[in-house]
Amino acid sequence: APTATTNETDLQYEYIIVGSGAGGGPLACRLAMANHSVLLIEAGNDQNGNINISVPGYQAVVTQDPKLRWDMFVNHYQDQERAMRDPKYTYEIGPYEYHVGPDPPADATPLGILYPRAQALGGCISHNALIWITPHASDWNNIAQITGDNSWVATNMDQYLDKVYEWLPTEPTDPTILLNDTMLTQHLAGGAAVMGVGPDPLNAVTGLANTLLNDPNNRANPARDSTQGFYQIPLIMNAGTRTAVREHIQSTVAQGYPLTVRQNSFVTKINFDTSGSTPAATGVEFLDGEYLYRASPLSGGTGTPGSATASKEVIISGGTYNTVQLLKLSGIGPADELQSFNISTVSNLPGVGTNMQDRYEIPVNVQHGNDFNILNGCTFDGKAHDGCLPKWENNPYVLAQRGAYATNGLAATMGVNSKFAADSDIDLYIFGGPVDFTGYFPQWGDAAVADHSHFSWYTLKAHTRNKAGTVQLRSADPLDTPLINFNYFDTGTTEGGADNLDLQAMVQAINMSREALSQYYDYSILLGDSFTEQEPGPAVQSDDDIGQYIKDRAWGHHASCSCPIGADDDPNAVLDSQFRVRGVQNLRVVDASVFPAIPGIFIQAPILMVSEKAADVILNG
Ligand SMILES: Cc1cc2nc3c(=O)[nH]c(=O)nc-3n(C[C@H](O)[C@H](O)[C@H](O)COP(=O)(O)OP(=O)(O)OC[C@H]3O[C@@H](n4cnc5c(N)ncnc54)[C@H](O)[C@@H]3O)c2cc1C
Repeated sequence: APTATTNETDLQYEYIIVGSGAGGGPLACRLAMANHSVLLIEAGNDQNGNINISVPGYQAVVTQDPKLRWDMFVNHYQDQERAMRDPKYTYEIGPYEYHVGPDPPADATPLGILYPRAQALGGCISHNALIWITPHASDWNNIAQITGDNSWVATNMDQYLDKVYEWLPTEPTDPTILLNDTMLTQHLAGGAAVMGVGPDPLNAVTGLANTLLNDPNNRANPARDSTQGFYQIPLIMNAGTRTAVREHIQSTVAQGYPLTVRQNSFVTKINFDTSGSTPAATGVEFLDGEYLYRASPLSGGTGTPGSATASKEVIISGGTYNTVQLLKLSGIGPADELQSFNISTVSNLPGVGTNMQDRYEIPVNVQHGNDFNILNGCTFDGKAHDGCLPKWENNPYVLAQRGAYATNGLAATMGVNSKFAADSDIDLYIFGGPVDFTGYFPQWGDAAVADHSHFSWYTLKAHTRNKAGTVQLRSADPLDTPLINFNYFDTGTTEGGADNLDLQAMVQAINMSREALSQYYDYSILLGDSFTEQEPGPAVQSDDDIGQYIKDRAWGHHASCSCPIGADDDPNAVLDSQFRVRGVQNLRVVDASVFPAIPGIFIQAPILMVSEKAADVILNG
């Protein structure tokens, strides 16, 4: 493998970065490219040659792959009776064996809702759904306003997007792959019609092809953030192969920069020199070994202890859950919580593990009598009988020829500024795709593609107002998972009717999804057959009933904001505007947890931009 590893035990570097995902990976590369010696420590490994990662069409099945998956379970509601109204609610019936939904066996242990995470080179970027949507200007201007640090204004942040594009390829699904399936075309034309850009039925195929040229990230449009429409979806891929942080790290190592990647190594503690007036981070303790964290279905080992020192800085990029856990285990967090686990406090920061946000997501799913022919032969499992894999493998350079696996299956979206948005920014994306997607539960990926006759309009609500999520220690054992509570809707932020505004935007999205399904029939010239709605189902019609369906079943997958940047006088601010952990020296956090408010519509783009900004701040002050 091109990724350098080392098994030395006397490890001294200028910078140590924990976690090689969206936050840590690009930062490690930039520091090394500036000729600083960098140790990048990653719990997972390189997974070189694992096609589950590289085939975009495997974006669901890759989250089930035991070689990189971490099964984290979260609570949407602390009232368990209420939480169990969600048919995705999961129980443990044996080690890494699960029962999903009502009527669990008597001795089953309630777990909550699955929240997929990856341990791998590239972190969750190596198993995510590839969707590339850049943030809104307001996301950055908000940070500048809160902190008074004008380097965060959107016009300045744009340079970091350029930096990301130096190494990140993005491209939309080739429209011809979609348009070969006329039933799919018929659905997408229905969605475009809701947004006022429905093609003439007689020219539905070519008309839709033109619509799909709309780039939702178009930087040439000054009103881009608030321009509603029907859009193509750019993906982090190169000619139909997932290409992102993992490849960037590999190529930085291969070019000979002083970047050392220590894979299969789990950091358990940050070390501090407490002899001065302010504690200073000096390095980390780790356990070497594959699959040590108990979220991994392959866990069981205890690992070999080791440590490394950083002459300049330690940077934590473990992600929204793990960064919080590691900070707390190292004495940084709310003093009372630390005390209850006999952890001595290094910096009493009550905000660590609070303020957590996510989006809300919800589908409308229908089933046809006929199959979508784009999926003919696709088994989505990479086995010998997978009829769609050879087409992807045998046409490596021509996107249009690679077929259904050269897309994540969610190729187009309505972009909507809902009636309940706080400002003019787009706050709803409503995607259409030939899948049966109802959210995350064990083996959700198999269920999503178990047949080829389902279609979903699936909504993602951006700029959600709920900030009531928490990450708390379960125990002082670093290999245990933390306790994660999102406190959804009325159990979370309710100030100014916040919960209801988010809910009503979601109700609007379900109504628009249904409108798209009814517009489908205006394009019957394309000969798609009729369908039956399965979720929410014909019985769920009133806004109240739709609202209850949303409260019971919504989910999220952009957890963030659990170690927020904030103003100097904000007692809950964990970081200053330069990513520095308050109350200590030589320690920063750079990942999804740093945002004071959840940014944009999708989160990997803002995290990668933050990673590039952090490199600039560290290198140039
Ligand atoms: C199923 C799914 C689909 C998604 N799809 C999209 C999408 O289409 N578009 C989008 O924009 N976003 C998507 N996301 C979200 C996005 O991928 C994540 O938000 C993003 O990767 C988070 O970046 P991060 O750097 O905070 O953490 P991560 O990417 O999770 O990286 C953290 C890394 O740190 C490592 N680590 C953690 N703790 C330790 C430790 N103690 N020691 C050593 N290593 C450690 C982990 O192994 C991991 O590799 C998706 C997420 C999921 C779960």
